[in-house]
Amino acid sequence: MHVSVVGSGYVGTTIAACFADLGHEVTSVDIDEDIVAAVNDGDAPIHEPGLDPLVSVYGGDRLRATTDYDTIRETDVTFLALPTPKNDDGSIDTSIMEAGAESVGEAIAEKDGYHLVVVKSTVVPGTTEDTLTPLVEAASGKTAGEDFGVAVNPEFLREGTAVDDFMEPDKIVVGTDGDGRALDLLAEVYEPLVLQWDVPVFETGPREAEMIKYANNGFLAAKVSLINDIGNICKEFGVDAYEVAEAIGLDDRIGEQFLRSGVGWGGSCFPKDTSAIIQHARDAGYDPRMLEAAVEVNERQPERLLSLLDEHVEAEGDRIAVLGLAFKPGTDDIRNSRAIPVIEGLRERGAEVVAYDPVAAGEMAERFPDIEYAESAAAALDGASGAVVVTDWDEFGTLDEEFDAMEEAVVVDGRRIVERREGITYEGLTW
Ligand SMILES: NC(=O)C1=CN([C@@H]2O[C@H](COP(=O)(O)OP(=O)(O)OC[C@H]3O[C@@H](n4cnc5c(N)ncnc54)[C@H](O)[C@@H]3O)[C@@H](O)[C@H]2O)C=CC1
Ligand SMILES: O=C(O)[C@H]1O[C@H](OP(=O)(O)OP(=O)(O)OC[C@H]2O[C@@H](n3ccc(=O)[nH]c3=O)[C@H](O)[C@@H]2O)[C@H](O)[C@@H](O)[C@@H]1O
Repeated sequence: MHVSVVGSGYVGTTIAACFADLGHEVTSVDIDEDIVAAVNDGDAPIHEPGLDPLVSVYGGDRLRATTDYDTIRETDVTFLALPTPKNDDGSIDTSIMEAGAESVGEAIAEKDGYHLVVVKSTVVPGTTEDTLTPLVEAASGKTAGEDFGVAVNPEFLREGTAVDDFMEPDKIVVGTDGDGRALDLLAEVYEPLVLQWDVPVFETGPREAEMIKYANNGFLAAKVSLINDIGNICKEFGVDAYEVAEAIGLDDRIGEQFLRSGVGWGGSCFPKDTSAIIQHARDAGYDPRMLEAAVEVNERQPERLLSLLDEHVEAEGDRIAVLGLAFKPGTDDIRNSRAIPVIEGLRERGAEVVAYDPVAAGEMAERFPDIEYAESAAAALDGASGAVVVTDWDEFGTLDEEFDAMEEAVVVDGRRIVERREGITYEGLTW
């Protein structure tokens, strides 16, 4: 099957490379010429474990990238994996999706035969039916459900484990208005996965599919905020929130995942998706109190981390090490990383900030060009009067004598990764 993927970012590149690996011919369309050149040269444009090997095998071969939308006419199905950022008021900004839908419409205007357009991006309920489908219709002069089909197929992969998550998903959600051709084409696209892993395919309507994505992310974000809330209580009473989490996680109704309390959730999706669905609900007249509280708890965690540092260190004029800049390990993505409010808070206190991350320092240097970036955790800790741990990179778990080179070995751990030991003044955020 010939598949096209519009947008070659975290999701687009991952799914394009994986589709190629599943045996499909793939055309990837992006407006960024550097990204297109990288993919054709066999280089993944983003840092994602397992992606480089796939792009190096298929890039420029079974996976071809281009800036030319017209190429999608030659394909059977087009996945839209374009960004859906937020507006200043927190609501979803669908303008890039709208532009993409129009371009796809123009491209298939001349096509004979059926084409399937699949909304992979995260969009609030109603977006596909009310906005995107009419735009494809207007630009193509064709009728949805007759000349072309539209499906909503949200993506649940996580950064850092994107390839594995995509290749072995818990579920595949397909939202259509019952168009059999759309369902058949998507079944063919995903057949290798479904057969290999016996993946449940959840068929539903387009709005339901859109909402499932927000419910999934909202639930997970709220789960982390709830364990953070519980963790903050634990800290007040000298209780170890990780022991509490381990025990409650044994209850199948709770489950052991997403119970790691600490400095909170960041990334490109939980923050923008909770915000978008909250705003969408408010616009409809409903005040989503639980999700609002999840966001509020999350916003407070970085300041709680810094308050713990304040208890031990006068940050003003002191060298303070920030360990970890990516929003989670395994990625160079710093979007909404908790490191951002932490660095801001340290600078407000007049600290001399020295930061280290194995892969994300370059990204953070664009945001904070005037702080120091160390080549290693050891170099960041050397001479520092305090250290805060923001990302749970494995390598931080092996740090030991590096702390002895600190001016004062004060460590505030926001991710439960550093080993507590004698000689270190150690504060866990929720333990
Ligand atoms: N990042 C993630 O882990 C996940 C993201 N999602 C959703 O997937 C969507 C895409 O997210 P990301 O891949 O993170 O975005 P991204 O920002 O990493 O990548 C978007 C790509 O689209 C390209 N682009 C922008 N405008 C374009 C246009 N008009 N035509 C063609 N290409 C264009 C950009 O150059 C960029 O390469 C969002 O809706 C997001 O919420 C869903 C699941 C996971
Ligand atoms: O829509 C999306 O983009 C994606 O958002 C999340 O994936 P992602 O943001 O890549 O990463 P997660 O592993 O979910 O972590 C998100 C944040 O929560 C934090 N987190 C996670 C788990 C936990 O127990 N504690 C915790 O603080 C992480 O450190 C990170 O900052 C979802 O897990 C994916 O299913 C979804 O597809």
